[in-house]
Amino acid sequence: MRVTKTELEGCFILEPKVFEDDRGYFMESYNSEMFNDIIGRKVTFVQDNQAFSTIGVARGLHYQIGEYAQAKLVRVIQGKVLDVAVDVRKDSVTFGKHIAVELSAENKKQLFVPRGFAHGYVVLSKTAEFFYKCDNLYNKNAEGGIIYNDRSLNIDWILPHDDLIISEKDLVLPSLENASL
Ligand SMILES: Cc1cn([C@H]2C[C@H](O)[C@@H](COP(=O)(O)OP(=O)(O)O[C@H]3O[C@H](C)C(=O)[C@H](O)[C@H]3O)O2)c(=O)[nH]c1=O
Repeated sequence: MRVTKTELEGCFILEPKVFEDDRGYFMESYNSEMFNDIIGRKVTFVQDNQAFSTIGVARGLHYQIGEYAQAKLVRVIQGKVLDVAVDVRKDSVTFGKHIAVELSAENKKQLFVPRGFAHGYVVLSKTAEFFYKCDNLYNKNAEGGIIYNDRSLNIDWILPHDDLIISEKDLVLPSLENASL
């Protein structure tokens, strides 16, 4: 497993060891002992999510508030996305900063997004299957979000703005300044 620390405390890029042979490949996409060693604490994932999207779909930026906050281990099973994690931990020295990383079936990269981050992604391939583990259950009443084109975040979503496909719900999300964190 190759581990890359990012400039956002607790947010890591993981690249599992891939065993290739003439049949194809095998990898352990998640191993709790190895993962907890990397993160430096016990993380218990309780919910797996999977989403299919077509090119240009941008989901996010989402988080769950307070005790319902979710850490996420995200990866792409088919296609390619630009994945974005924004530090919205009020006491963080990198508050409002983000990282953006290309996750794809090809590069098999994973991103660990800690609790206290807003998360989103845009699909860069014709289609993409997005899979992620969460360490807290979904709670509709605890959903929070930040508008994808918040000027203070200045996220480059790669695709032209007019090519983005965004849900009605996400189009009315608040700016970071006005978000309930
Ligand atoms: C997230 C979630 C949603 N739902 C239901 C609620 C809606 O009826 C439907 C679609 O939900 P939504 O439009 O919020 O799905 P996304 O836009 O992909 O939301 C996700 O987008 C970004 C990228 C994230 O990181 C979050 O995990 C999550 O907010 O699934 C559930 O039943 N359970 C869940 O855990």
